[in-house]
Amino acid sequence: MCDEDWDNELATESQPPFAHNIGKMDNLNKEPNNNNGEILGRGEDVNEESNRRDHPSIGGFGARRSFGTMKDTGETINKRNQPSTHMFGAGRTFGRREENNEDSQQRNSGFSRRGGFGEGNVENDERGGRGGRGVCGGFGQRRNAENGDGVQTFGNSFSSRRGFGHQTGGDENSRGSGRGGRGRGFGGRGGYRGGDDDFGSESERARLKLDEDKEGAEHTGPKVTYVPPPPPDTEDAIFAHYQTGINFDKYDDILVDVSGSDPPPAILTFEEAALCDTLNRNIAKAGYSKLTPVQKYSIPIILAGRDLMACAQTGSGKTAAFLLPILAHMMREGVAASQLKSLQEPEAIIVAPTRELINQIYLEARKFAYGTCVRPVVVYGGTQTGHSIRQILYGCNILCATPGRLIDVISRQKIGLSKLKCLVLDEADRMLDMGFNPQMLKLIEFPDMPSKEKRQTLMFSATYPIEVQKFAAHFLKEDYLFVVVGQVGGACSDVHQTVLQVDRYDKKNKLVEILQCIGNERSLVFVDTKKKADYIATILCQEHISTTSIHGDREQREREEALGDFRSGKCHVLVATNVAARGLDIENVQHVINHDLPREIEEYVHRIGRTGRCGNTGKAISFFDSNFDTPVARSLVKVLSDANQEVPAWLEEIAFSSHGINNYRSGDVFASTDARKGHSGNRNYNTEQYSHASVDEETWG
Ligand SMILES: Nc1ncnc2c1ncn2[C@@H]1O[C@H](COP(=O)(O)OP(=O)(O)OP(=O)(O)O)[C@@H](O)[C@H]1O
Repeated sequence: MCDEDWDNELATESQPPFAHNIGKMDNLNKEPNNNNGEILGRGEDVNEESNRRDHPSIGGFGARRSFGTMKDTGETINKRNQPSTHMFGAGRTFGRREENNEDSQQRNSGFSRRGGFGEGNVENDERGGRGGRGVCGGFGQRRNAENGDGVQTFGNSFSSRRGFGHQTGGDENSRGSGRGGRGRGFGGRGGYRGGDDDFGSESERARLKLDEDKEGAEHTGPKVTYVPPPPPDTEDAIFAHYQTGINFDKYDDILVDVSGSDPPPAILTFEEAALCDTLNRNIAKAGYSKLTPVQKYSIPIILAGRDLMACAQTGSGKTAAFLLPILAHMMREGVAASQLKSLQEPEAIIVAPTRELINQIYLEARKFAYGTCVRPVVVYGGTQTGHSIRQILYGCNILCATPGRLIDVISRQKIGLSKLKCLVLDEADRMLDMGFNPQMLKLIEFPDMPSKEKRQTLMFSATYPIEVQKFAAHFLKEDYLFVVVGQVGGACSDVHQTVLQVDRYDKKNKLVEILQCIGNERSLVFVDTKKKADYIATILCQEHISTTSIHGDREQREREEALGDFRSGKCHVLVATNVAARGLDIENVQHVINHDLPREIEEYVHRIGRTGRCGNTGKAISFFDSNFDTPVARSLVKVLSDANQEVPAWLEEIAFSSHGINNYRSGDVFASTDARKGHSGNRNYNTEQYSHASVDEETWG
């Protein structure tokens, strides 16, 4: 399985020979930061004001000049005001755009007014996909940079893998097909010029810029230019949260197993963790009053400096279980406050498999670090490398990254590992499966990466196939602790699961029927391929169900807009591939529908875990086509029955027929506990033997 982050990050982010243009733009992009770089000792309670300064990404991306402003015209489709729904009709991409209304100006404040949409009428543009549908993400024809006039000139179309007529989002550069003048390369989107007078000498800035130029010139290939908008930085936005559900207290009834030698005792309350005042305040503002089981056990283990592999059901608070003790350590030991340096040396690195997930983790880190001098930074694929580098160079105590971008910034010597104390693998089984293990191995083999004996390594997931557990030994100290809340790989018991036998040709109608019946409740529909995601989204839009889609062939801007529209309720249906299966914490997702079942039962567990989170209830409906899904039948029966769900007789029959049994991947899903206890035998494990891999069509990142 190839990793999309890698595809995009390492193949498409390198810069073309005309990188001097990029340098010019980058020169506009310096961030303000008033921090003078002093060390603030024991990291306690720096006031809010300075915290904001230390977080340029919190609303702080420069002094907000706009370049290449787009004019408003009657023909404009203002994407900012449009949910990323799938549009129909002529398949025309609309060009010029001006965001005159307050809302859109607000959203763009301090950020690019995005030029460069051009006026490409895709009907006349060879780069369009198959004729006439004008469908969102339509049918996946790639735009080809070579065909675009204006594109080569400015070097900025870059394999936008989009069908035509897609009305969602839009890469300012790749979309602006014909009229280079408006999108005018990088200037067209400009607008990050920071008021950088406050810190960093002219020569230091010049040196950093030269660094970027040089690095750019050393890489060839198309370049990703998307710069994600900074997240809202009001206290309300930072601490926005949803309510725990009626079953939150029932978490306490779940059995917890801790294996490994000499584990510290669990804590029962936040007070017992003896966190500093700022952290306690942030925890309260986040609406946390009670620990979840994974937090009760993991926090003291991490505070004691032990390595940990933790397994707990989806939506049960694993993110805070590692973030809080990491921050507590930093506050106790003191961290270096943000300082402009071309090489930053974070104390903690968190990796996660998808861009949206790592961004979410970053927002959680930002929330808990609020009011401290700890500066979390996020970098991920599909965004401009220069932007990632700038985020880093203004200070980085906790780096949240997707694997590809992480390796990239380390290789570019923007991130040094010598001060690294803690490495976290979220969705650890995914991070260690065949798709990512080369990158993870590369990460731990960087010369300045502290050995596993010298760093703390933490792994979190809801699923841990036994093979993955064994592979994890490469990363963990021998005496690591393994915490299992409930059963390894178990589905969240707050999700009501239904499996329907549906032939592939009937799936479409059944889906429409169900969604029409559901009405406006927020629903996540999983399909097995990227093209199908767009196809199904189109069908649903035709049925007047407001739908958007997320998958690996969409540009990052589109992915983020789709997610934003789903979160905000502009679209109440999101059609997704496995790229949205893990980790995403979206309020009030009431239904998950598996239009296509995944090949691996772990992905099923993660997918349905997008609903029923944090003690809330949810529903999952899965279409089972016996021509395709028989291999997963037995695992499915096991997951259903372990979660006390009804198992249809027909499914049981299929599962225990010879076909079902033959395809059952025994032993790797339902480890009831620690692989060190001898489950599936005690075979020695090495990388060559390792074969657990995702086989879904979607690539990651
Ligand atoms: N102690 C707590 N009290 C209240 N809410 C909490 C608590 N811990 C976590 N939450 C909230 O519960 C939700 C789910 O948490 P989180 O995303 O960390 O779950 P997870 O276990 O990592 O899920 P997944 O396996 O899907 O990644 C989040 O909105 C989070 O803010």
